[in-house]
Amino acid sequence: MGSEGKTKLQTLNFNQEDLKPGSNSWLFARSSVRKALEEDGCFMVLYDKGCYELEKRIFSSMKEVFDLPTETKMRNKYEGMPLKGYVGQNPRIPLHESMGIDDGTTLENIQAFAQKMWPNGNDQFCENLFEYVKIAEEVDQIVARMIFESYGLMEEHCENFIGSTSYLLRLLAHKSPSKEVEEPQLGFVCHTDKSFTTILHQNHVNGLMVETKDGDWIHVDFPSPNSFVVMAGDGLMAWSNERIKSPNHKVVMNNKIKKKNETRYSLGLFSFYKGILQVPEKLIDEEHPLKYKPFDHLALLNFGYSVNIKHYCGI
Ligand SMILES: O=C(O)CCC(=O)C(=O)O
Ligand SMILES: [Fe+2]
Repeated sequence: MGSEGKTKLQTLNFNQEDLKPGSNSWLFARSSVRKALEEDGCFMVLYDKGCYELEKRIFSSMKEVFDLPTETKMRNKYEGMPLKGYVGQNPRIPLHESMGIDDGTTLENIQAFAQKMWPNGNDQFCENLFEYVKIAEEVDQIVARMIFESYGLMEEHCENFIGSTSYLLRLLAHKSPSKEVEEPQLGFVCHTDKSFTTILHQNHVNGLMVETKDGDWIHVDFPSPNSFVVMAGDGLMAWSNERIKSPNHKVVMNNKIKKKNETRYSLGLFSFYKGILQVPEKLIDEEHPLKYKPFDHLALLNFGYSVNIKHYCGI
């Protein structure tokens, strides 16, 4: 802690038109990705692809779905996938609501979700969500390629990884505390993600806080509609043999600053490797002795937030 502690996430720019593998801007961004992940486990990325134009549509769709009656939202059931079911009306985190879409980067699964919410479907919702999720998936895959390359891993290794990735899309809403409440209120409990990486995006209402290695808490400000947070999950922490740590984070809603009753809508795209993840040989050396046994990444989801990945597959 202390005055010299970090107050901002590192911001990287993926907007250059020439961000093609092998170009100078790619190599520069690649080393920045590795550095930011090793230092903070998290960074902000600016990625232009259509987001300005999409922004209004995506968050009007988010409002539309969360404005549905609770019974309707509860039709999105857990079905064995812990991040999928509807969460809401929980007295411990009364401001929080969320629901997930398994394999949420496919139009088919987005449509199946919409069918549950609106029996006659909702084409506009599906179009907006699908357009958004493809952009987030692109960001995730650029990051994955950069991580693999920056550790000197062969392209086949990375392509195999990306080909076996499954994405869980989670839609979240955090209400603002009522006007009488002066103190900031917990929107979502402190945790680390179980994913390999998570891509987060939100509307203009801030609330995300990320803990640094020094124990400082950063209030994350998403500066523009084209900003995304990239966060390392426990899967990446174990796979990288702890070169990268998954940071603690939480959502805290505060009325004091804006005094407006605005809901914070956010979208989390969580990547999971469908299979056994193991630390690549290249990432094991004297300085970094093997810390994790090979593990079934998706099965990690069956453990609650209270279970540390070390208990699951730590050595
Ligand atoms: O709403 C957010 O920005 C963060 C949500 C989150 O941390 C999660 O769903 O794991
Ligand atoms: Fe999270």
